[in-house]
Amino acid sequence: ARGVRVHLSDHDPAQARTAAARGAGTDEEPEGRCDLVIVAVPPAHVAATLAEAIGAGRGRAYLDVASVKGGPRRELEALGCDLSGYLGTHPMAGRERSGPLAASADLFEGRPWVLTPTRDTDTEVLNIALELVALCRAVPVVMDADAHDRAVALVSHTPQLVSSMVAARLEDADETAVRLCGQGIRDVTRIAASDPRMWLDILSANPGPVADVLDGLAADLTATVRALRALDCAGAAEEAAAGLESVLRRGNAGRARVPGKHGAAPAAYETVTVLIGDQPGELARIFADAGRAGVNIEDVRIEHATGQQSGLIQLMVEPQAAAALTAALRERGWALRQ
Ligand SMILES: NC(=O)c1ccc[n+]([C@@H]2O[C@H](COP(=O)([O-])OP(=O)(O)OC[C@H]3O[C@@H](n4cnc5c(N)ncnc54)[C@H](O)[C@@H]3O)[C@@H](O)[C@H]2O)c1
Ligand SMILES: O=C(O)C(=O)C[C@]1(C(=O)O)C=C[C@@H](O)C=C1
Repeated sequence: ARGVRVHLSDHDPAQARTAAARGAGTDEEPEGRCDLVIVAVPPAHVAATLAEAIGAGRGRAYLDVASVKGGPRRELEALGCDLSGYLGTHPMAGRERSGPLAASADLFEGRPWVLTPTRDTDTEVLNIALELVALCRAVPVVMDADAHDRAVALVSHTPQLVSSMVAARLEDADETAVRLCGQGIRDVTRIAASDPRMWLDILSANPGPVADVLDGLAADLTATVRALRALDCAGAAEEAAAGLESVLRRGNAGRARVPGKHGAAPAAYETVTVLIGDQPGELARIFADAGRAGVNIEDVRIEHATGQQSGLIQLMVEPQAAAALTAALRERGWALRQ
């Protein structure tokens, strides 16, 4: 969308093909060297993938977007790579769903994008990364790799574990209780739907800082359990209530420090819903038809109808593009739904 030619490569070619069909670039090999190689693979594969790309001289500059920064850099150093053309980065935006169907064009808008240059990083590489961040309308934040890892232990990795632990309580819960789930538990457990293998990789690359944050949380948990049990005890109830109130108030204070999304207000998209057959190539075909109509698909959701060979696909687009997309898809014979 910003006029940059993007070549997509994945060890599973179907992923690159789907991303290309959604308008993310082409899955054809580039002819020569690229200006910038971006490695977006699970953290455990980042160093090997970068080492291969650097060794083959695939680009003038290299960066990764892994959620941890210290480990991959140390692995690269151990592999003996020339790291002057490499910059470790981390866009602080993501989804609990994986793969190209979960991608959204405005994901990075207004979000911090951490860059971790060292004394050895070429200025040209840092400039290229800054240009990428600007093109994605994100906000660059320069940090040391280990400071980054301690920060994300607090604001990302521990929240993921806590969300998973709260959601885990529901696994064997009574159906009558689960039926009552409201917005509160939905908010707290959204990221519990994340890919466990990806998170095992992330946590394995940042164990110490996450354990440190969890130690503090465990102390609050222990004190809270004690306070709850003491609420019924004559003589201890007042102190217990004060302890409970204190943890809730500290929560208010912490929550008040969470910055809002900078920049643009959250995008409001219009949804075009289409019934698609459950057969290979249907998604690629619909994305190609949208592309031909000049419409950018901002987000996608798929509902599989149980027991049927079809599903509903929701295409989210800018409000002004919805009518054109509806007309183009209808003309090409797609079954549109309200
Ligand atoms: N999802 C998030 O919220 C988020 C946010 C910021 C950064 N990140 C980081 O981005 C990276 C990718 O995460 P994602 O959420 O896009 O995952 P994803 O599962 O959507 O995509 C990873 C892709 O890498 C491919 N892959 C795996 N090993 C490979 C290899 N050796 N060579 C080539 N391709 C390979 C997979 O087939 C898959 O298509 C991770 O390092 C993650 O830490 C994720
Ligand atoms: O919001 C989500 O779904 C995320 O997974 C986003 C989130 C985060 O914790 O903020 C998760 C991991 C990434 O490294 C960066 C962003």
